[in-house]
Amino acid sequence: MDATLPKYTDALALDRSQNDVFLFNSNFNLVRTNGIRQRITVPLLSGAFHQEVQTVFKKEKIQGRCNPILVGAIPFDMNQPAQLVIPEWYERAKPFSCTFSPFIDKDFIHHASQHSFTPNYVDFIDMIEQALSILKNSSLKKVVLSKILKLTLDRNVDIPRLLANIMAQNPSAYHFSVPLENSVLIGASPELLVRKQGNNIFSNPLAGSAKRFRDVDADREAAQTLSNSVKDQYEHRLVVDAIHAALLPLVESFRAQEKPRLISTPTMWHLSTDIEATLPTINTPSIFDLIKHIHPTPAMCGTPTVQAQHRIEALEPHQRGFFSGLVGWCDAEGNGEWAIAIRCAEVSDNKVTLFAGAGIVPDSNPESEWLETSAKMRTMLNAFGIKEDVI
Ligand SMILES: C=C(O[C@@H]1C=C(C(=O)O)C=C[C@H]1O)C(=O)O
Repeated sequence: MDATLPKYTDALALDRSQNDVFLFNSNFNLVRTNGIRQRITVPLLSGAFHQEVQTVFKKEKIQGRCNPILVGAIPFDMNQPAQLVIPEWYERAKPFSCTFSPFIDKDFIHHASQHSFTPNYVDFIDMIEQALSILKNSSLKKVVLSKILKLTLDRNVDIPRLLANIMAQNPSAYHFSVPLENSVLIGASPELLVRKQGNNIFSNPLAGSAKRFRDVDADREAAQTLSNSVKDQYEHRLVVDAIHAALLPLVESFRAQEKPRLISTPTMWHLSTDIEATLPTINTPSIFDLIKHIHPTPAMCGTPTVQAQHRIEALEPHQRGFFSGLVGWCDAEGNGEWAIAIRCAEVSDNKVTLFAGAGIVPDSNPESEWLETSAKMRTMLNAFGIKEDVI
């Protein structure tokens, strides 16, 4: 076992008897919390949400907490209940800086005794073919479709150790571990929906992907092909344009790179755009107002949004729940950071569910989308130490 492992396991092991430890670690912030003082489960799109948030923050302030925070997860469908809490205890600190290490915990290797995809391969291909026919015959431009993988592991998962491996393998990701009702949502997302610091906001949408290779030349070629791919550039453009359109009524200024840049995770290449915007100083929208305007972007849903949402409901055989929703935190001053819940797993004892989606546009190929979604699951499979040939 590597010497850095205990440092990372400490990130979560505040008190192992508690199963409500929350962690969010980015390149900018580390937020850890423990315990639950109050819960907010009102859906974001409910008319009561804003009032509920104001009420809990006010209550906290009356009890002497000058800048309380709210942490948790928001589902893909913002009409569904959120899982937000005002914690008993919290710490905001400098981020944990992690150094890349492929697998730091040799004793952590898990074996999957059972696994099943929903939809399975045949149904997935059929789902994408149906989407391609809809794209041809309607005004839908893009729809993001996903699959889930359910695993039964040979033993219960030690969450702090899993997190330690996630951090070591994906040093520059948004690391998170969020307690849900009967499980933990844990992962290493590469994608930021929004960070708000005072009047400045940042977003970093990704769309357009290619699997990485161990062989350096093959890896470089995959990156080059992605960069030159008209299909992927189009898929990406739809996301940036949608965020621009959604933010325009709320912001004073908006800046986005003209062309996307290539970024890599240890398993994937992506097209990425950095977006910065400035909010007005009077009637400044809250971070939840921003989320309600931007989420779900066409990176998780499609274009036009509502049409894509309906297609996802009709075509996907599974419920997404918190997958492709948001994880993060915000404070009573309106600052906060929310990453997209991808490259993650829901873990309950030895039961694990993984999720991966891919943007479908008219030039998509069903087989390639199956391979791309499988490659995206590698982030979490690697964190469990599950070998290449298992799935
Ligand atoms: C939906 C996922 O990834 C999203 C879809 C991408 C794409 O279609 O190219 C790329 C990055 C993410 O925005 C996922 O990882 O599950």
